[in-house]
Amino acid sequence: MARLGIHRDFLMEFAGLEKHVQKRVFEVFEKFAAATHAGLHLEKLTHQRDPRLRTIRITDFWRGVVLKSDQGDGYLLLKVLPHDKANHWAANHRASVNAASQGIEIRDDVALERATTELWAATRQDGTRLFVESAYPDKVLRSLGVDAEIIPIVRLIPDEAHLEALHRVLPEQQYDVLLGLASGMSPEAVDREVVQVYATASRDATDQAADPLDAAMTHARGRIALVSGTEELREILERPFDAWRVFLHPSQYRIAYQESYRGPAQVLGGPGTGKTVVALHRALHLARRLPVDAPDGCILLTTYTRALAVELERCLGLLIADDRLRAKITVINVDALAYDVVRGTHGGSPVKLVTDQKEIKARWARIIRRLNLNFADVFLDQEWRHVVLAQDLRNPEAYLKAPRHGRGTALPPIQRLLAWRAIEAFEQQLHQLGERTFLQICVEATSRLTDQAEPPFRHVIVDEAQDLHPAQWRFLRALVPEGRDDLFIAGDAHQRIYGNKVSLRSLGISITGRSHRLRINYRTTHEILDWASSLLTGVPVDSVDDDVSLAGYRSTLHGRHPTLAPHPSKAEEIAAAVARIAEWTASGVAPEDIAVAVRFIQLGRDVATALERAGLPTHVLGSSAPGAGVRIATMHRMKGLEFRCVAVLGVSEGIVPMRAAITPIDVDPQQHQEDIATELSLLFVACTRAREDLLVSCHGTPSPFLAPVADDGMGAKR
Ligand SMILES: Nc1ncnc2c1ncn2[C@@H]1O[C@H](COP(=O)(O)OP(=O)(O)OP(=O)(O)O)[C@@H](O)[C@H]1O
Repeated sequence: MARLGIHRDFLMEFAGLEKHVQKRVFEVFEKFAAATHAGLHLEKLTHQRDPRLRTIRITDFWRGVVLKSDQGDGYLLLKVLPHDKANHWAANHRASVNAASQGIEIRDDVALERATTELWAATRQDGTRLFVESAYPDKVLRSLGVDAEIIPIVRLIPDEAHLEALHRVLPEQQYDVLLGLASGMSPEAVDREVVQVYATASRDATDQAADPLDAAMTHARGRIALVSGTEELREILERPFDAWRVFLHPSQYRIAYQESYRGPAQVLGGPGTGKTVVALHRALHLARRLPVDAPDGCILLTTYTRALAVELERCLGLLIADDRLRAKITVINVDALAYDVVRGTHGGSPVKLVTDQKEIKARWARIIRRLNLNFADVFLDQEWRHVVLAQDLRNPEAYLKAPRHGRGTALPPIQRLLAWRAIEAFEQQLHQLGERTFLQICVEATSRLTDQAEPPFRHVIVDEAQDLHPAQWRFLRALVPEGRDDLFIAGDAHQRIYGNKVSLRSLGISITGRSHRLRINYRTTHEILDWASSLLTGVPVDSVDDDVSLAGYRSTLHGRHPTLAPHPSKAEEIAAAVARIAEWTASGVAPEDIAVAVRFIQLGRDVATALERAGLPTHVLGSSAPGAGVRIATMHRMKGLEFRCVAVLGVSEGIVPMRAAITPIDVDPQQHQEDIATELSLLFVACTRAREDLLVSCHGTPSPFLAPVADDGMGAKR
């Protein structure tokens, strides 16, 4: 049987084809996956750089480009293009094997020649060079897989902007190596983080191929998927938009499919770098490794909110076709699972919950009045959640001794005892009413689990981990026995939007030596990522457990620069947003691929009314069963989602940051700062949901958060 590889670019082009052409593509290439002598219909060109590149007729208009190995029966599907373009592409390109990773690389010789001429012209007067020989000798570049033909071009590159411009022209891995060096990584670090990642990801592939190109196909993980038969081919081609199922970047693959971790492991990374994708693949890997007698549901895939759990469940369904494997994985958000545990211990009867933050604050206020105390309601509520529940303090002695990390107001012993009286009164009141908050549910569920002989899960995978509270972490810890592959954690501290700061180490979860970072953004264009990142510039951000900066994240996609639009009034802002959304739909973007993000849902409802009036259907997320139309959601609700175009509206002073969400500075200066940082992260999260185009607007005085990007659309920087 033929060895068949599908290149990622092939799938991307296939995704854009009309249904009947897609069907023809499948019929044509089905033969390669099923038959011997499949190459009979391949055509050679008369003048071409690489005689192994052939074309094949799909329809009168479309042709495929296939790389055929010399000796073996291996085929690599590279492109589907209109007739002339396919011939042109096949004539100009060439396949080679990377000397460092042994993976296949496809290069455009003609474009490389053109780029060399242009670089010569651009750099003639100016002697600046990014890669001078004294700093990067040929030997070093060659050891990293930059080959003899590319090195002379590399020597001409004056700066990072020119390097980025060569992104589409340079062989992919060589580009990654150069980008790593340009961003300040040492050659050793590039070798470790780029070259070895490409190389080791494929070392485990069974590689008995006779032909060097056949072998190189197995060494190009992330760009080439090997298909073992017609069914697998159909499976990939049926869902071309979900490339993440098949084309994991080597750095993602290495983390997701590491055979086993000795203890808790973590994947970090900026927005859109594929943390969720890695978490999903890890779940698949762990399910495959379970012993045959493992019970169904023994792997937990969990996250912060119910909506995110629904999305994880949907994606898991796309990734795992085998029902038997799929059944091994339970998907549920942390609070809902804790609730189920507690409810189970109450003989299955419902447990009364208090979730309304306004009601909670009002209760604190009443207790303060009753006990005649001098605390603010918000202060006591935070003290209870961030100190007492966070450390599971159960008596005044423990509270008196407890550290109060993250709290900005000193509390002498007398004051602590008074605070404790209020906390006790608050808890008593909840108890008398038979009510609990979700955090209390987590505390109670943890106690129930520690009483049980055996934890309920074998592996726990956590997505959006940055938002979890210590009480939720303790619950997660109790769900799985300590040991190999117990916890797998995905998160990004820049996207913390619920104000929970946690030191995993202090909770007995040590990820030392098992923390990995992803750096390539697959969702957002370079322009959007840069713009959104500059909102955060200057704000210190801690990671889930250690320090990180935003530097080093990058996107390979390019597009329109985000628009920042200030308006005199709310009505004008809404009218302008409706006009932009109409432009998006007129250019072919489906309404479901457009989202409007707002801090308060009321503004969202106003926008929805205006859109409906303009004939554009809308759907407020979370309001009812998913329907057609432009998605309208709060910024919180946007977490974990993505859309082709996003409009973030109402980014005005007093709204973003939301005044009511900020602890007054005199109540707690540290908490005040943290609340502001959380609100900024929220804006960052909303902006980074956009794949192709982003509009950010405001009315009245712009939000102070927009100051770093104000030059873009609001005249002078404030
Ligand atoms: N290897 C890949 N190939 C193609 N697409 C990918 C790949 N990895 C991730 N993606 C796509 O990139 C987008 C972002 O992925 P994902 O949601 O996993 O990122 P994330 O790091 O969890 O993002 P965030 O933290 O912003 O929620 C998704 O559309 C996903 O399908």
